[in-house]
Amino acid sequence: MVQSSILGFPRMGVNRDLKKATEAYWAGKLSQAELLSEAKRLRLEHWNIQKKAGVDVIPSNDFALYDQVLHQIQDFGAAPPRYTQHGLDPIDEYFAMGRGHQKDGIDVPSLEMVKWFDSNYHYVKPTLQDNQVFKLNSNPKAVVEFLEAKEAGITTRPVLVGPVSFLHLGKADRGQTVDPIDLLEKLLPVYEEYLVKLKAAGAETVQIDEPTLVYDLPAKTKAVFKPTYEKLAALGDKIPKIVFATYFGDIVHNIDALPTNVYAVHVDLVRNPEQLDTVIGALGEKTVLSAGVVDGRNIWKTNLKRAIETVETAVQKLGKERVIVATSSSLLHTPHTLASEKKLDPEIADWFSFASEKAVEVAVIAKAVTEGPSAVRAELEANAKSIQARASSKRTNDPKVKDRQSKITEEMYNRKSDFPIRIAQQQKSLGLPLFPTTTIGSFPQTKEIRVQRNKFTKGEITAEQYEKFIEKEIQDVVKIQEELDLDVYVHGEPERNDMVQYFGERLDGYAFTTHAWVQSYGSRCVRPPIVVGDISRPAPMTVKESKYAVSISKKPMKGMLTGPITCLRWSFPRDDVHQSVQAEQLALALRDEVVDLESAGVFVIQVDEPALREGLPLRAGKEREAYLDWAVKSFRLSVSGVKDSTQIHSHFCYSEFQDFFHAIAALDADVLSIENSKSDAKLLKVFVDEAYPRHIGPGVYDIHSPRVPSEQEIKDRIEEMLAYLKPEQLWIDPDCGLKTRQWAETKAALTNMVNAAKFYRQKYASK
Ligand SMILES: CN1c2c(nc(N)[nH]c2=O)NC[C@@H]1CNc1ccc(C(=O)N[C@@H](CCC(=O)N[C@@H](CCC(=O)N[C@@H](CCC(=O)O)C(=O)O)C(=O)O)C(=O)O)cc1
Ligand SMILES: N[C@@H](CCS)C(=O)O
Ligand SMILES: [Zn+2]
Repeated sequence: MVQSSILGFPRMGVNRDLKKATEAYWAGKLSQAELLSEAKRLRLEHWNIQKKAGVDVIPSNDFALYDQVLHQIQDFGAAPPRYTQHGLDPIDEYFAMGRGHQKDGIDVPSLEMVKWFDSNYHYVKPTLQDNQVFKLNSNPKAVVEFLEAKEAGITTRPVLVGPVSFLHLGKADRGQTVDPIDLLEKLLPVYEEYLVKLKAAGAETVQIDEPTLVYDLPAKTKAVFKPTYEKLAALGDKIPKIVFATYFGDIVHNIDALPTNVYAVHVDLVRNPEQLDTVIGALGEKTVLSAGVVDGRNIWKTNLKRAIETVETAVQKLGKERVIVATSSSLLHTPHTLASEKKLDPEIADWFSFASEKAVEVAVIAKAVTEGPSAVRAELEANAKSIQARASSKRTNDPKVKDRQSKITEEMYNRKSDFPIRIAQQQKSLGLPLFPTTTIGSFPQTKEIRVQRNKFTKGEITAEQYEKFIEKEIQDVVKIQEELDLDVYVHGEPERNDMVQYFGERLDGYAFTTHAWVQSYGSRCVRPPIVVGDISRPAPMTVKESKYAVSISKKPMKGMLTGPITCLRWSFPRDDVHQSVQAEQLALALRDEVVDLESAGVFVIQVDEPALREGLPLRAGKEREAYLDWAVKSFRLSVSGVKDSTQIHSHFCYSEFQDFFHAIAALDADVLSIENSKSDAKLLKVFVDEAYPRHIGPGVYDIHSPRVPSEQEIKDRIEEMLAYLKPEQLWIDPDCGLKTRQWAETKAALTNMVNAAKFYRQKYASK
């Protein structure tokens, strides 16, 4: 029989219950016991959804209170000493690593958090010491959760991030020099002990995620896969059978590193169906293939006929007992259930499948292959009808958009003059001081803002009342920026629910949801809008608020837009049209918005592109260059309609540009604001090496944590930056928007930031 399986399920719950519980715990409104009991309730609910859907292999330990990698850091005794030295309760120590801790005389920032491969999910980076010691927690999480499921009558397959990926995705702590992969010898005994415990608890199989195998790996890292899994295999029946899982790419280039002595190998056949033959050819004699045919990264209904054909190809070669039907990756990246969407147009809703519906899909595919299509005839017929309806729908096609795309000219990609001419004009008209201070756009999205927006959405207040409320919010943030003495103001983005969803809701060609939340990091979620057809802008989207903000400000006010690549990457894109086409449509819509902002008197405009890097194909080569080509062109198309004197900013929440610096330079933005508060200032060296002439604001403090940085800390950071950047190039700003922060900490942090900037302004003025 062909089994069905899921690699991981979203953990927030149908109503973002986990978010609510963790935030209440942090606010002291929920006890730890209540938090843990809510987490347990959610796990049980999610296992039951999968069981009811008919899934044979259900994962456990895919749940996390904040992040699954962070749980493993703690389970392996790999929390850096600055967290363990305070004797915090384990759960609080865990959250301290995730989000920092500034309470009861303890002041420790969070660990670095970065994107999980090319997704919009963030994981906490294992941060390792030269003399790192690993020690397994006496009650490791995967064992606890396996037993919890067992007690509820559900046999699960625990999930662990594998040893090679855990180390490869980690880094040496500040001041340490260890290459994480060199710690493998020390780490492996902990995995062995963990697996023995899982087997003792009754786990027959375990899913070990080694997604780093899809990357281009250093030879040293690639070489350790086989010996690592040989060592584990040598434990024989003492440990569960290993499902070695890869996803988000193909493993053909690393096929010689694929272990042959594991029970099963999982591959992503949604992204890379062409790898099937090579992978089958490289499997061990008895190894099972876990065929990832249901997309874990998007929300389109699976084409069941096509998925069944793929699985049958594998069955023909391996036999039914050696094939498992699976999701391509964890379903963490998809919303909980389509059933919550009461407002979607039924025609469009019929094209979608969220996590709970995907659970049914894997079960149906497995049944079709095991028992033959007639066993699921009704499901297959309904599916074929939906797929056909979407393919032939008029709603996906807009000739006016296509016509405009065909008329794009070369000059539409270029600003009128080069940077030296532009910056001279901008300096003249904006009159900014040395080390200008600014923020990245959003100010705290307070409970009051969310409540008012919710009332407006439900029709409990009128558009006029909501508009007045937003104007008052803008007035308040302008006043606060005056008091803080910032140099370039922002309007604070109070009218926006999210920097992508807000635009999706205002563009034709998009559908948007009411409950389709996806975890982004920790307790934070996003509701990606869905690109269903050709995109265009029916009306200005941000001009009213920016124009109002300009009218009440004595200093330059930045207009704030989300760039075409970020709009695309943080939406669920279409899968029937190349992403470059969708990005170009977005760029044209944004181009009109940029020009309209300028006409409304907004002469500093920031077009955020934080997702540019995340969209990079995971491996270097032709595909990456092709992506960068259309991504850069989309950005340039969106901003190049303005005069030289209008200053274009862009923002990225990271600072690792080494592998695609040419693209960052090619954006030709006048000012870049980037993350640099948690990464090493050495990363700025690339701007020196490449003689980058334009302006840069490397974020001087971390906005993901409620912790307030001291003035001295910020000065130290600026000093480090000045080793790489010229004073006349340097802007002073936080490393991202402030929407997740409270006002008290925001004002305190910005006061320290402005003072630090003034210190350097004075110092350099006298030079
Ligand atoms: C910059 N980042 C972003 C990413 N992706 C995006 N799509 N957007 C981003 O900003 N990726 C990388 C990073 C990740 N960072 C973040 C930062 C912050 C959040 C966040 O704050 N998310 C919010 C939800 C935002 C939102 O859509 N809010 C809506 C709905 C608010 C709500 O919950 N309303 C209540 C009713 C009101 C009440 O009583 O409180 C309800 O619906 O029940 C809005 O403001 O209208 C979060 O809370 O998680 C995400 C990623
Ligand atoms: N302008 C946005 C950028 C976040 S990446 C903000 O400030 O929230
Ligand atoms: Zn950002």
